[in-house]
Amino acid sequence: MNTFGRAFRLTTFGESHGPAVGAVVDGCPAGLEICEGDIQAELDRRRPGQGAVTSKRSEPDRVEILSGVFEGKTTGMPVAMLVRNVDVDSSSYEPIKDLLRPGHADYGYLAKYGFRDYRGGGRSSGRETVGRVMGGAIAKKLLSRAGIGVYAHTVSIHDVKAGEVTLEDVIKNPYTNRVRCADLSAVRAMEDAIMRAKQEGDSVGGIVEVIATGVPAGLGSPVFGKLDADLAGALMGIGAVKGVEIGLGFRSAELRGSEMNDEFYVDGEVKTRTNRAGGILGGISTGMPIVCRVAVKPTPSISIPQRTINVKEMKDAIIEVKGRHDPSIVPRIVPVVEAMVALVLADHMVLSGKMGPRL
Ligand SMILES: Cc1cc2nc3c(=O)[nH]c(=O)nc-3n(C[C@H](O)[C@H](O)[C@H](O)COP(=O)(O)O)c2cc1C
Ligand SMILES: C=C(O[C@@H]1CC(C(=O)O)=C[C@@H](OP(=O)(O)O)[C@H]1O)C(=O)O
Repeated sequence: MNTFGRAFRLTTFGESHGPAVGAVVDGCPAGLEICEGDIQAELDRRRPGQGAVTSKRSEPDRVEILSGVFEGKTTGMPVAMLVRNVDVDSSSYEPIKDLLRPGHADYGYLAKYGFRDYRGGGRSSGRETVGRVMGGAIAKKLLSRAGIGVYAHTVSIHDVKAGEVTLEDVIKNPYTNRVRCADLSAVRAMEDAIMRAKQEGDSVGGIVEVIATGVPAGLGSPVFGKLDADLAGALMGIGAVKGVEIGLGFRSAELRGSEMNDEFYVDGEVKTRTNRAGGILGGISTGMPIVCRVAVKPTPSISIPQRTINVKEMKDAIIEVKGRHDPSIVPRIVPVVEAMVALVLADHMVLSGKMGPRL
């Protein structure tokens, strides 16, 4: 499946080592002011080649809007966006084209399709997230019209944990450092953890949290199409995400009901005194901030020798993955996590009729 969403739909296309990657957004209401600069700002947060903690591949990721925008506003027609790949180098993939990279998508693709684009992982490359971020940029702009904001930040990298941060810290600080951590005192230790792994030819993972503010109560469905189920699917659908929790998530299993339930009160509107549920009950938003966390695994492509197989000769082999890889996917994934949450919320806003065919 290359299409996501039911009412606000995103289709992405393109391979990491092909000529371009792109996206088509269908179902965006007409009249939304949007320009290439809005999309570029989000792409600039995602692109590789920004310092030692990310892949050295140097992509400017310049967006061209091809359709669906006229005189600075969406027309209600499909918005097609293109980014050309300019720093493609497949040389490090040639020697391993018949070897399966442990932890990457190589074997799954081969088992399903019978052959695969071995150059940079093709569609399984993290580069595919360019399309998600372009779609997410439009979703974010649409949501801002309804007073909804989406903010992600790094909670931990490997064994280095950020301290407690406030929502204001997250809104203010997430992009002032390369690891995108709102606890600025933890940034150096997080970068060091990534650099230590990189120097040893290894990689590290971590946890990213995303918060959506201003989401009205009543988004989502009670049985199928639950908002929490859609968010979990969207976040789990990002490469390298191995766990998703909403509110206290897995930590809720250790609590009693009295420790988990959020008590209600009235403050002009219905609110809860705590937000352990993460802003969703019964599949429907409560009006409290929506809070999700994702567990990001360590980057699979590492240069430490590993045992694998040569699928052409069907015999054992040793692989050392060279090339330009992220020593940690965590700093790269923060804008992608925001994009996926924005896409789900925009989809539900349009689905629920809170946003019509025109603004
Ligand atoms: C933004 C982003 C950047 C990534 N960078 C790399 C990378 O440099 N090298 C790598 O091996 N995997 C990288 N990945 C992870 C792989 O794409 C992913 O692990 C692979 O597709 C297998 O999917 P799975 O881990 O979800 O099973 C990245 C993922 C994302 C989302
Ligand atoms: C190019 C990007 O990230 C890439 C994600 C990736 C992977 O295997 O997922 C492998 C590396 O690239 P290549 O395909 O050239 O080996 C990363 O640089 C990007 O995010 O724009």
